[in-house]
Amino acid sequence: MPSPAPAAATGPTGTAAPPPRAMTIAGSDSGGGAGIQADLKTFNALRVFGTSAITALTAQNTEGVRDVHLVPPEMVAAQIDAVLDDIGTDAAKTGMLGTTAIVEAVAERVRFWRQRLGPFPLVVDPVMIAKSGAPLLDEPARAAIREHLLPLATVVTPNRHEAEELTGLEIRSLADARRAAAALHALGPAWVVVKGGHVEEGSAEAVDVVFDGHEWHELRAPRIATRSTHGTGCTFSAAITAYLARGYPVLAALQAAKAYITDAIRHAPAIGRGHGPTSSFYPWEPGGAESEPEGEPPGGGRSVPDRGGTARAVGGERP
Ligand SMILES: Nc1ncnc2c1ncn2[C@@H]1O[C@H](COP(=O)(O)OP(=O)(O)O)[C@@H](O)[C@H]1O
Ligand SMILES: Cc1ncc(COP(=O)(O)O)c(N)n1
Repeated sequence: MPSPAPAAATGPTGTAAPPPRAMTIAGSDSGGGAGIQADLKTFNALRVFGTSAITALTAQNTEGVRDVHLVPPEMVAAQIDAVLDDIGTDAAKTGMLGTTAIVEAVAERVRFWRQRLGPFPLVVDPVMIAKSGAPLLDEPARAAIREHLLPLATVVTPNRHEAEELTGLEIRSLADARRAAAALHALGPAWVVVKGGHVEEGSAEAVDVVFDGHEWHELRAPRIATRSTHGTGCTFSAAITAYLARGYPVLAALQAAKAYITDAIRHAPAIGRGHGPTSSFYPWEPGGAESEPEGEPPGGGRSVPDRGGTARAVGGERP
């Protein structure tokens, strides 16, 4: 039998329809529960093709961070360029960035590639400290996130501590979280989500406060009593990014991501001696697809102009 003709030397090599694409710019967690690893697993579970630019290696497990090795900013930029030049992306997210130089390099490349490719959505998860207590962003880089990255963000997803650091406000209640969300919105992101994992921790629900500059929303879900919360913020922001890549309007992406993270926490596997990871793959477990809406996303899917269309939906770079 003649062997099949070799693939052409140029052009796409696959034959299946291209899936939505999402890129994560974040640190590696050797323990697999947070960072790049959590992001790529989440993209995969939500049927989005994931790409990555690694900002740092961490020697980490469920008990803590043992060591951090930062990637030179030029190498972070080179990874972003290599991916976006060839593969492109339908959405991107940032996680652990480490230093001012890396924050600045990422912001510069996002601005550059948005001009080339069109204004793809960017989710900024302003990671500062690991749950285990290790710093993942140095002190001066907090100002760089405020100055350079927040103005580019379609969605910013600080937890309680990060929202306090970025605004200087103390957050003890949902009312405080709302005040912080308004202050963060003034720094430039189109949408702000102040996550409630660490707000009113004794309450029956984990409530995230959402503000788009005009309207207030809340993402509510039962609070699950568990130690398996390593990487919840990474998984949540990756799910938002995946749903944005699939064309969901922002609020629908936030709601779908909240359902996903809640189920991922609920189905967490027993792994490690410390704060264990969540389950990114529960949609594939028997009966596990309950929070994964099937069919066309709300608003009509990838063709909706909302995906990259309006400044408010995509965010950042105000005139
Ligand atoms: N114990 C929990 N039960 C249910 N949802 C939770 C729990 N802890 C956190 N969440 C949710 O997980 C998401 C990530 O929040 P959070 O843990 O505050 O982020 P981070 O990992 O950045 O500290 C949010 O939607 C939050 O409400
Ligand atoms: C590489 C990397 N990125 C992000 C986090 C935050 O996750 P968590 O707050 O759950 O420790 C982490 N621990 N490691």
